[in-house]
This record gives sequence, structure tokens and C-alpha cells, in this order.
Amino acid sequence: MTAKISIQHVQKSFRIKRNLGHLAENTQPISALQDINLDVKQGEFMVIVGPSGCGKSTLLDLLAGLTKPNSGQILLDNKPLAGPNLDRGIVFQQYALFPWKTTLQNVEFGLEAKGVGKKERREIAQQHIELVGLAGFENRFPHELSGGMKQRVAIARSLAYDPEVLLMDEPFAALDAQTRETLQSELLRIWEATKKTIIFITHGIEEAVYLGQRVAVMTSRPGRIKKVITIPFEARTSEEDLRAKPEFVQLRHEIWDLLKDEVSRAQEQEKTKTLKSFSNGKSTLKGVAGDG
Ligand SMILES: Nc1ncnc2c1ncn2[C@@H]1O[C@H](COP(=O)(O)OP(=O)(O)OP(=O)(O)O)[C@@H](O)[C@H]1O
Repeated sequence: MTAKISIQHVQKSFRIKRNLGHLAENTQPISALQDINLDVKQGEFMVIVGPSGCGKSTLLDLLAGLTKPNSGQILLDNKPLAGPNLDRGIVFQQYALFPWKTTLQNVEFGLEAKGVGKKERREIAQQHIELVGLAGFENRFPHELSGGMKQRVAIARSLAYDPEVLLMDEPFAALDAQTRETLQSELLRIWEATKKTIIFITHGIEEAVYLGQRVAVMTSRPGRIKKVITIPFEARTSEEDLRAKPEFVQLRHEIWDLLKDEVSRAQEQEKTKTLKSFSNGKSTLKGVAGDG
């Protein structure tokens, strides 16, 4: 079967400016992603988990078409991605709603961009507001909604224009634990109802095991796919508490085992980066003092 999304040998680096004070500014490439390969099937719920700074958001930006890889390619339905497009919906950690628009207007936004007529727009928006459990809140503004409700609006908005793939970048990270758990099970229900292909990025191991049909574990920077784990739960939206199952606990352990070295390596990198920028800061100060 051909993949819905195919990430092939993707590599991404950034050039960062280093201010060396009295010396000329130099730029140094930082490799964020190194040879990422991953196929996501039609209708699959794929979770990507990795330590802080391993390149998860960089990968999501590439999938969204907001940036381009330095080498390699990403195919959607066998065609290379060409920039951002409504065939991919994105939900970010920060709600990214228009504060001056109501729930209904926010959800209608993508449909307007797609050229859907007013009456149809309203109907589709209303259906999606109901799908995410926000009926009755159509005329509220974002500041009148809780964090969880805002994220429901963001999900409804992304789904309303019927994208092929839903990209989610830590969408529940800013929510409290109870709201997060509620939205996780709501998202599974919505996924089963819409049959969308979802790529979901998270720091959370428990969230990854709970949501993903497969979980791709990334290494620390430069990010690579270390291993892809299949999560073999069938009825994931059933009433029984999946998190209490011994298989769930076992999978959580397995993923933590893969991640723990990566997390310590990422923390080491972070320390080195801080020390380096501190010593660069000192050289800048010296440079300034020397000029005087
Ligand atoms: N625009 C940019 N310019 C320079 N470096 C960048 C840029 N974007 C990301 N990076 C670097 O690339 C690496 C990967 O960053 P990215 O934000 O993708 O990681 P992440 O896994 O999403 O992190 P987190 O989980 O902490 O959000 C980091 O070292 C980051 O500093």
C-alpha cells in the first residue's frame, strides 16, 4: 500500500549567527534533522515523540510546508509538497485563534479561504462545532472560553475545511491534566468519526501510547527516527481504562527505555549551548570594553 505521507531522507539544518564581538560575525550550521524516513498510512494515527530540541517542531513545519528540507523530500499522495496548503490542517500548542472572531467565525475561516459559499460555510462550521462538543458556544469569543475549549475550536477549524492530513504540534501541552485527558479521548473519538490521517507531536510518553497506533521515537539533535513502535490496542475509545492495562504500562516502559539516553543527551546539549552563549556573551563584553 502506498503511504499517505512519505518522509524520505529528510535533512534540515539552520544557519545561526554567532556574535563574536570584536571578530567578524560568523554563521555556523546546526543540524536539526538528519535523514528522517517515515511512512504514514491513510487514516493512521501516528505519534512522534522525542526529547526537547530534537527537531519535532522543525519536522512539523516541514510537513506543513512552512519550510523546506535541505535534502530529501516529503510526499503527500505520492506528490512532493509544494508549500502550505489546505490539504493539511495544523493545530499548534498555542491556540492561534483570531481573538476578534467568534467560535463560529473562527471555524468558518478556512472555508472562506477555500471559497465555500456563506450558507454552506455556516452548516459545515456548525457540524464541526458539534463534533468537538461546543454546541451552544458558537457566538463566544476566544477570551470567553477555557484553554480546552479554545483547543476544541482550533481542532474544529482545522477539520472543517476537510484536510487530507491533520498535523498537531503538542496541542494539549498547555492544558491542565484533566482537560488534557478529556481532550485526548475526544480526539480519538473525532479521529474514528472522521478517519483522518493524524500526525501528532508530543513530549509525553503516556499521551503517545494512549493516542498512537504507532509511535515514532526520535533521537536527540540531530533528530533521527530511533524506532517505530506499534501500539496494538483495538478498541481505543472503549470505556475501559486503557492506561491501567499491563500492556499499556509495558509499552510506556519500552518507550521510556528508548528515550532516556536521548533525554540526557539533549540536556547535555542544552547545558553546552548555555555555557557557549555565556562565554560568547563575555567575549562580546570584552570586545566592547576593548573598543573603549
Ligand atoms: N529557525 C531556527 N533557526 C535556528 N535554529 C533553529 C530554528 N528552529 C529550530 N532551531 C534549532 O533546531 C533544533 C530543533 O528545534 P525544534 O524546535 O524543532 O525542536 P523540538 O523537538 O520541537 O523542541 P521542543 O520539544 O523543546 O519544542 C533546536 O536546536 C533549535 O534550537
